[in-house]
Amino acid sequence: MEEIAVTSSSHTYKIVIGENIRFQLKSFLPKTYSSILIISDESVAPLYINDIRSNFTEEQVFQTVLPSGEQTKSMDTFYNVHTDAINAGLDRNSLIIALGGGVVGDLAGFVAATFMRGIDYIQIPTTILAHDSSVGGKVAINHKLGKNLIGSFYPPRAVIYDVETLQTLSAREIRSGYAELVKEALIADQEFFNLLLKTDIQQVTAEELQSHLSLGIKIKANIVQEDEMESGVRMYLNLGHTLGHALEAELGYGTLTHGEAVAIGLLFTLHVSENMFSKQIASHSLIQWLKENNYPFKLQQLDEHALLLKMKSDKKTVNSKIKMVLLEDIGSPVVKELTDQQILDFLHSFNRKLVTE
Ligand SMILES: NC(=O)c1ccc[n+]([C@@H]2O[C@H](COP(=O)([O-])OP(=O)(O)OC[C@H]3O[C@@H](n4cnc5c(N)ncnc54)[C@H](O)[C@@H]3O)[C@@H](O)[C@H]2O)c1
Ligand SMILES: O=C(O)C(=O)C[C@@H](O)[C@H](O)[C@H](O)COP(=O)(O)O
Ligand SMILES: [Zn+2]
Repeated sequence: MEEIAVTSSSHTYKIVIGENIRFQLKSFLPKTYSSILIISDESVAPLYINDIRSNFTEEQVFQTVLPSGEQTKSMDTFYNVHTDAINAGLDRNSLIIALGGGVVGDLAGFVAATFMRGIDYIQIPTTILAHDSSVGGKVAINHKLGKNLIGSFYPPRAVIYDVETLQTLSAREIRSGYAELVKEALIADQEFFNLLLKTDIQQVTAEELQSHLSLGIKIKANIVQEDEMESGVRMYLNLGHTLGHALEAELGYGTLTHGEAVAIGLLFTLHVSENMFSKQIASHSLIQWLKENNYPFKLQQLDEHALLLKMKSDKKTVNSKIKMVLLEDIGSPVVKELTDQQILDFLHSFNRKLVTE
């Protein structure tokens, strides 16, 4: 079992990574609670919700099980979960437990941030991707016009990552989660990037996976501790997301998984960076790896102007000027403002490059 502490502006919380720790939840909670609401989804609940409930024999425990998938991060679901919390009689001393991937984590965290102006919640991530979403306190729902446009910074009281739950993930979700690990490696750690590029992610052992997750989480935790509210270095965690989020919104939420969209966004970032800084960084090796691991990476027939418009709803945009996180090299991210024409030109040349791959 490994523990990593993260200090936020309101409190310090632990990320605990290990096998079977979903059965020891009480030992990781900061206090006792008057009641508990577990929020999960239709794929995760049948697998793990009873394990979570078995930790609480004395408390009143309620549960809300949501449809699986990105469309659940909506205003309607957010409102309905608040209704469930009110009907269950939750009070300011209640706890919300987010049991699931990033969708459940982001939504449940935002409910916790807003219910009675904020109550405690913990994250129990069950996807590889959620090593990222469960840490750092970004909680949100989507708007049709853009990803995560309605949300808050609201750190959890604990993150309990039982890696045993990852054994039931599909090949697609393994792929999706590894995209954010590649992102963290590109931001901060050449050696980690090299290691990932040697990895066949569908054959990874439990030990290797846990070690990759631990490396990724440490990169994320260090950044969010330094810049919780994203006024500086936290923007680096958005590598690949300016295009990634635009693709998710433009194609319709859930068409690509978040990680699939980020993977394309990372390739685009490398394409722009290599052109702007006139050097090879890693686009060739990344494209090979994405192919070997069956990532979808063609932009299809997407309208470049429509993508540009969606890219403008990125939270890094100020005065309608798009800012992208680029790489001067692996481990050396920078934030650069690009003109609309530059974005259109890069989208066009990127599209042409992908067609020949
Ligand atoms: N807050 C942040 O900092 C942050 C960071 C990264 C991503 N995100 C958000 O996270 C979301 C994506 O998260 P995700 O990829 O975990 O998606 P997800 O929550 O939709 O989970 C993916 C799929 O796997 C299923 N699933 C989850 N755990 C499972 C398990 N153990 N076994 C079998 N099936 C399981 C889910 O039901 C779902 O169908 C996006 O909305 C993204 O914007 C947020
Ligand atoms: O934690 C962060 O900061 C990130 O940017 C992590 C991203 O992987 C994540 O997808 C996040 O939700 C994106 O944030 P947003 O502010 O662009 O919505
Ligand atoms: Zn992301």
